[in-house]
Amino acid sequence: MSKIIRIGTRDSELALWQAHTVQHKLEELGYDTTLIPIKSTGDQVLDKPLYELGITGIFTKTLDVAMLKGQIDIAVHSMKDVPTQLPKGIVQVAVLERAITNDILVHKGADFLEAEEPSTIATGSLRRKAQWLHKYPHHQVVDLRGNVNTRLLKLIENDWSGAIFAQAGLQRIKLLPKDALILDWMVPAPAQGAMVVVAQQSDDFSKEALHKLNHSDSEIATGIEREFLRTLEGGCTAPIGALAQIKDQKVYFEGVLFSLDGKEKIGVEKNIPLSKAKGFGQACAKEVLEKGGDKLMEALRNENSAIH
Ligand SMILES: NCc1[nH]cc(CCC(=O)O)c1CC(=O)O
Repeated sequence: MSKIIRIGTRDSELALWQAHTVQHKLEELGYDTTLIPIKSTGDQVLDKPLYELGITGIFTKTLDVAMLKGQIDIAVHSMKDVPTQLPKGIVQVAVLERAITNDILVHKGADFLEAEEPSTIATGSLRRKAQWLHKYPHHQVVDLRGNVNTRLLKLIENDWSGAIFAQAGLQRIKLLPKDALILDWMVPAPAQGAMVVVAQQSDDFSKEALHKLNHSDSEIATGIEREFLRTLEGGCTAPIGALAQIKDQKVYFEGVLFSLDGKEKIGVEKNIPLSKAKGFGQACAKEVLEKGGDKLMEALRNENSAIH
């Protein structure tokens, strides 16, 4: 019996590139597929309130709803945008081999980094803002929202010195400027640079197809980072960075938690044999909580509820 796998995706250039990549891989394996781009705005009516289903991620919600309504079979996401708790009935099936994980600065001349005068950097990410201010306390960070293309345009239109992006995202849509500066000191978002494919728990056909796309080391590394995030109860907008790297049967982990102004930093750096990786993300998070991270998280939750 042949069945067409309907691949749901957001309709930004980056999301479409990612969905096409999954589509090609499935077609190479002999599966028939079709791409269903879905606008991530607009209200969708369900018989149950969204919070009852555990749907929270602003980027992933629309696709979750489409899947639960039976309009798509699988969905492709940037893994860092996916809440650590998936909605009921939806499961993670494949993590593709991860791309480069780091953040980069797109700038208009990097001399300002050495200068003592204040400069302005743009980012919509609290994690990037806190880490930037930690390193450059005399700079100012302004908010920047929108998809990658929109953010690059806004950088050109404004007199900011630079804006921060995930290198993987810019590379995928071939918009990475040659002179962009790699921020090797900045700890990336949990699962940055990784793509994940989800399906319905009950959909054995799609799950079997997707299992073949899973890259084990990438699944383990992103799993540790997301477990670290989940244990801190950080959600996708907290100033939390985490990176697990697997080399020679060992996992090297770095996790950080910052205050919003970047002044406070609580970090952990550890390694462990790959065979003992289970529970490692949680153990690292507990260490951060014990070092004062619990108080910092509480302060963040209070500040955040004041903002929203
Ligand atoms: N939050 C938006 C987002 N989600 C995934 C990526 C890039 C690709 C990736 O990190 O996997 C981006 C853009 C960015 O952070 O600059």
